[in-house]
Amino acid sequence: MSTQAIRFDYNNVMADVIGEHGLTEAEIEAALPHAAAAIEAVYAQRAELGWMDLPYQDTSEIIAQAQAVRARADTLVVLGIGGSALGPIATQTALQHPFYNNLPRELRRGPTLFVPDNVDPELNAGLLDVLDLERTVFNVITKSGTTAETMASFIYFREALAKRLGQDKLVDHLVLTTDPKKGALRQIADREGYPTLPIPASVGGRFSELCSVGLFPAAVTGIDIDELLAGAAYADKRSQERDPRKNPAAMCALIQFLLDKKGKNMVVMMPYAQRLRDVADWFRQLWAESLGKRVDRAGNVVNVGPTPIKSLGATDQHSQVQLYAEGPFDKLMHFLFVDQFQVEAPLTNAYPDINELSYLDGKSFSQLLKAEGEATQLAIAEAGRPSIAHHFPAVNAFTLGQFYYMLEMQTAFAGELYDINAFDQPGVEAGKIATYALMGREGYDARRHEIEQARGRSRSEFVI
Ligand SMILES: O=P(O)(O)OC[C@H]1O[C@H](O)[C@H](O)[C@@H](O)[C@@H]1O
Repeated sequence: MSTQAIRFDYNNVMADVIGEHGLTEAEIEAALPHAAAAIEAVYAQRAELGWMDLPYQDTSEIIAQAQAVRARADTLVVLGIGGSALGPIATQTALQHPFYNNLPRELRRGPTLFVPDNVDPELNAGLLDVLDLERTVFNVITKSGTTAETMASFIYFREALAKRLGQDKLVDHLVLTTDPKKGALRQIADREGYPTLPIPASVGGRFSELCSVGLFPAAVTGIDIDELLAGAAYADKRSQERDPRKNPAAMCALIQFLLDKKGKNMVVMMPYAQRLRDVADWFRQLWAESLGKRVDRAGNVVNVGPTPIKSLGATDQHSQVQLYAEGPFDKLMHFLFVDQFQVEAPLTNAYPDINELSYLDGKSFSQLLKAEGEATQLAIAEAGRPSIAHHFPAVNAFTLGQFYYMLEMQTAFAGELYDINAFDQPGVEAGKIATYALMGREGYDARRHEIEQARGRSRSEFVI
């Protein structure tokens, strides 16, 4: 066992600790064969699941391109959405200074990083206001190479670059990360000669953080990407254990599956560390798109899927915890705890004469945050609500890579337990098609007509 291993404990899901809303030892025991079968089923598909091999990739091309960008840019802007933005954001938040972009250059490990992650006009026009385009590189990331939001962003910023610097300079300011063969962005890259990085064909968007999608922006900003992969490789080894009791990802998947069957169909991820805030956001996509499905593998309508919710300790103690402690018994919580923060931030003995404050004397932010996390988990357990605790020895590239991979494996195992395809997302297509119709894309006229007619029938609205 590595000293960098994340420890997860599920004491507080057990019925003998939290009462009737927990799981009994017998319930877990009875489900172990199902979990063992899920493990086998995932490994039987390993050849098609390219993300499972990412810990072992050769990173030299990514590092070489990152070095080249570091030499010519003060700012990197990532243009992507969904799986092409959430991972880069989560890694940056986890591993960099909390005010990274505001640090003086000599204290930063690399260029500043912006990931606008939306097509809001004010956001993107506003970003242009603060960029020095001469010293900015845009990394356009899209697996499909056609996503409307990303391609619109590419067109917008490419035009700004061309106007400001001239067409012939574009190749120095764009790096395109996309499918090696398919998609509009690949076609553009080939035609206009931009540097590119491949997203392997067998790596889907929400499982792409550990390929060029997440590794390139991380390497540009000075993160040790080989260490991220070393952590993921460690989690891979742990996930290969065929006995579910020895396999953290499988056990975690099983507990969530069993609790879902008992009505705990919401999963709250609540890190007690600012660094892990956006990991909860990344996890939301992973869990939601993978497990939220209409049909099972045999085509039966099942409409399954636990709802992932992101939360943050201690911040959301003052906004959400009332609901988690006393609302419906429909949630399982994941607490993410950190043993060792990079700084402690001590408090002085400022008001020894004021009774209500003297308990803070000589303590630190780190002590307060840890105490609040432990206290919240305890209070939630005493209110009869299940929770899992994930203890990070520290937040670093190794533990982050380990956690990403563990959650990906957990998701794959859960897909088998639910007997659904965890790797497609047919439910987002309808919205895309309607967007194309509304935007006047060729071939979508009939759909546009239907939408316009439906608008005409709208009755349930009024002006406040
Ligand atoms: O990387 P892209 O192909 O641009 O995809 C971006 C996102 O698009 C869709 O919304 C999919 O449901 C997501 O899984 C994906 O991450």
